[in-house]
Amino acid sequence: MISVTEALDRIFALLSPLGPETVPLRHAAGRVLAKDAAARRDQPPFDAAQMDGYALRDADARSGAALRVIGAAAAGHGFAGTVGPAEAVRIFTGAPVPEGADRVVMQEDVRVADDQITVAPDADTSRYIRPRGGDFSVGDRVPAGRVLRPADLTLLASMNLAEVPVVRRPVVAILSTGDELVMPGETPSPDQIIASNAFGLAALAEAAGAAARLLPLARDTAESLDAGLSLAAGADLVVTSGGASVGDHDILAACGAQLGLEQAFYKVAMRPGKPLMAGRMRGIPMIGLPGNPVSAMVCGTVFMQPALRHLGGHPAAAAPREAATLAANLPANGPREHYMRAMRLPDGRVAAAGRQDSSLQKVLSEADTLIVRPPGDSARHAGETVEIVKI
Ligand SMILES: Nc1nc2c(c(=O)[nH]1)N[C@H]1C(S)=C(S)[C@@H](COP(=O)(O)OP(=O)(O)OC[C@H]3O[C@@H](n4cnc5c(N)ncnc54)[C@H](O)[C@@H]3O)O[C@H]1N2
Ligand code: MOO
Repeated sequence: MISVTEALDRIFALLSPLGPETVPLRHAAGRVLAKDAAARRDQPPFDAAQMDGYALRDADARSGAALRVIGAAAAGHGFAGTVGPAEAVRIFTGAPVPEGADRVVMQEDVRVADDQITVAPDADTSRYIRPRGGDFSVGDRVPAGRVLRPADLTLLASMNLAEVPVVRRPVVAILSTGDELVMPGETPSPDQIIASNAFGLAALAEAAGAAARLLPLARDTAESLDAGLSLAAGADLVVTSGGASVGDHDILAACGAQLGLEQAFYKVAMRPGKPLMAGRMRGIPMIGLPGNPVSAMVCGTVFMQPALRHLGGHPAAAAPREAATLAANLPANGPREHYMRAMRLPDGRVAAAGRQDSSLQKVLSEADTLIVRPPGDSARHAGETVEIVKI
């Protein structure tokens, strides 16, 4: 069996980041910029007042003489004339500084009498002018590959870019398999259960920036699986759940090649998630998840989300790990990398759940952390540091 790292590398090797699409800025948050975006204007586009006050000649500010106010400039309404000696223009923050003026004196530092002002002798000496292009100039770039954060959207808008090229959002087709499955809201027969995996997987996919398509449930026959897989055409990734193990009804494992699967690997040294497979199904990258709900969700976190992020233009990177302190002892680990369901305590320490069976959806729902135990890890004691993945 291959390691988790090896499996993830082989999955990344099946994928290339998708091509660009143009989206309105309003829908660009969290997307990856596909090409450099270049400013179409200078910001500010003119020398702009930084304070409410008076625009005048610096030399006049120091003389203490009375200056005549010859007009006003507000944001969006410049003053068309020129400020000459012994003159001033009433100005407001954001307004273009008029020709001739090279300083703005704050109104707090000015005495006003009719249309005359006098600058106080102890006036603040700053010029309070934001120079044209002081923020950015025409041609300044936001580089391709940038994950667009709120502040980037502000910048791109200010650059006068109404739309931006971003890496296309991956589409993942999710196919749940199993004769025992019915959809939530239906009435199961006594030997049936509710198909739950696809709902968690779709949410994981969306959290990784993808669009999820839930395909109709497939039954444990090659024909049904074949029909289900044909509905995945056009997706960027196919994710199946169930039928991955060695039982007589585990059709995907038994008939994968017959259904069009070129397998990249089958089985990973991890727990839960051992019967994971990946490859290309009819040319589309595919990840075959085990049916046990916790296995499906853990593999969704460890493999599907990084795969979707990479398709969406992010670097090929594993789910981020952090260090945390154990709140209680843990027994030695076996030969597979173990992703233990755990809770973070208010003080930041982590405690593994008492029951780790891969079918327990309530335990997973109550967990907010996976403690990652390396293969063969020795017993760990409270107070020791372990690696975690937040979920
Ligand atoms: N002899 C062996 N048996 C099993 C092995 C093994 O190595 N040798 N591996 C076990 C492990 S580990 C896992 S994980 C499971 C995974 O098997 P499959 O991927 O074939 O999954 P299924 O048999 O289809 O289902 C397992 C379990 O999960 C339930 N299930 C399936 N799909 C859904 C769904 N969409 N929503 C909710 N629950 C689902 C299903 O009813 C089963 O209870 O195999 C072990 N066996
Ligand atoms: O790996 Mo299975 O996923 O242990 O239950």
